[in-house]
Amino acid sequence: MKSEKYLLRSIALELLVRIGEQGGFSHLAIDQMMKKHQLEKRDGALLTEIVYGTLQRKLTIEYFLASFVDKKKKMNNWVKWLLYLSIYQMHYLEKVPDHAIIHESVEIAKKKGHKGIANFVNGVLRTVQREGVPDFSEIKDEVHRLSISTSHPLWLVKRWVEQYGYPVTEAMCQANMTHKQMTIRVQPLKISRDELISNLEEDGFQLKKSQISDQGIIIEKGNVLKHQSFDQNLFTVQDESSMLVAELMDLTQDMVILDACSAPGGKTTHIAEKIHDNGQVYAYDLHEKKAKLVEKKAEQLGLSSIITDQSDARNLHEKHDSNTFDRILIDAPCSGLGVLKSKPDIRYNKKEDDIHHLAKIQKEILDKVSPLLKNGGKLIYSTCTVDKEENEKVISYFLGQHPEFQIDPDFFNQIPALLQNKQGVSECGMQIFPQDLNSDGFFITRMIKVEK
Ligand SMILES: C[S@@+](CC[C@H](N)C(=O)[O-])C[C@H]1O[C@@H](n2cnc3c(N)ncnc32)[C@H](O)[C@@H]1O
Repeated sequence: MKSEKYLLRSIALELLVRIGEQGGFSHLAIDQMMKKHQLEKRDGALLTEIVYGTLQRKLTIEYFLASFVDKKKKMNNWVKWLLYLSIYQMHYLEKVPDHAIIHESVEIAKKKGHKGIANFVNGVLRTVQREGVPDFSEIKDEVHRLSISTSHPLWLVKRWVEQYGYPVTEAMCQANMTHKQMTIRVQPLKISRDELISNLEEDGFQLKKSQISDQGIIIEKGNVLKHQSFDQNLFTVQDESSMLVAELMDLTQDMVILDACSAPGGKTTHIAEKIHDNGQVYAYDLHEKKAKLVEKKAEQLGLSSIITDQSDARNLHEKHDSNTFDRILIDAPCSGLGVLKSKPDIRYNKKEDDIHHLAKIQKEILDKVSPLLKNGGKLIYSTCTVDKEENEKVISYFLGQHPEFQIDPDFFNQIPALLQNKQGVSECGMQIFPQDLNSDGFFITRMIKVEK
């Protein structure tokens, strides 16, 4: 009879092969698999750990494996992933003894393949067990070593070192290998932060107030998604860096605001909360389905100032006149290199060409949307990526093309104290690195339109 752990590893393998081919690591995919196979909660935690950890450390494990398997050896994709997930558990997880991992991996290989594959898997894993994995000090070049030891592609590490220098890059790569803290944003029109904190504390949660947003709460212990306040939509889950965007929009009630790339609506709803639901927030997204997500989120949080529709941001001049909005947010489509803690597979799927392509779209969106801002109005540009081509260079380009805009000098005074002296602050705005707050990497800037 097969053990529960055998089933768990088979499911982990199925997920890894799928994510390896198609990308898109998500807790949702793991939850669906858990439901399908009726797994218990503690098995779900181990499943997540194996899938997430193996993906996160893929390049490191590939490097380990290269010492034990001839480069020319042809392997089925699933055999490769089976070896990766086994080595991940043997090297990084202490809970399960090596012999049990090897035994079950060999069983899976037998069932999915044949005896020859099972013998091969057995041979490789027993050698790993006997000899241990190679040391990173064998890699002489420090950039290459950082790439392998923290499982980031070499092109990306080289690019970051060129842009930000080695120490910042090293801290960023290390930070990307840590677990992200969970943060939530209170819906202040329904409950105050203090009241929600005291309710949660009474139920055994450990929490801290965010210093980034007065609506933010850092969850140190406990699963808030299982708490009744989540079902009551008293809060929404949001990263602290992401919360900072609306915080830095200099919002007041009765404003007319455009959120040009809004789905799934984290920032749109935050904006509506900050203006006390008094005013109008026009929220668009390129994809109809995604625009509907914003509508749903607004409904859940009980916010009526949000008007959603589908549109390419570059065509919004067909729907709105020039000089219409007090504030415009462009939370641009980007390479997502700031969110590697929660989406470990992004780093392997993104290419440098994607960055060039995205920077072109970001510039087009800024060019086309900016005339819709009123004189004296403020234009906020943000991305969840760490790359100068999509951030500082996009802004320099835009300011060069649009002399009627300048960086809002007040922006820098409003940056929270925690981030004031960080390396990412430049004349173009603020790059938050993932190591700065234990949050996502983000770029945020604010420009003001002055009459010329
Ligand atoms: C970074 S996400 C926005 C996240 C959102 N602001 C939030 O806080 O939940 C970028 C969004 O831009 C949308 N998008 C991509 N290209 C677009 C375009 N040309 N016009 C409008 N939206 C676009 C994507 O579908 C995606 O939902």
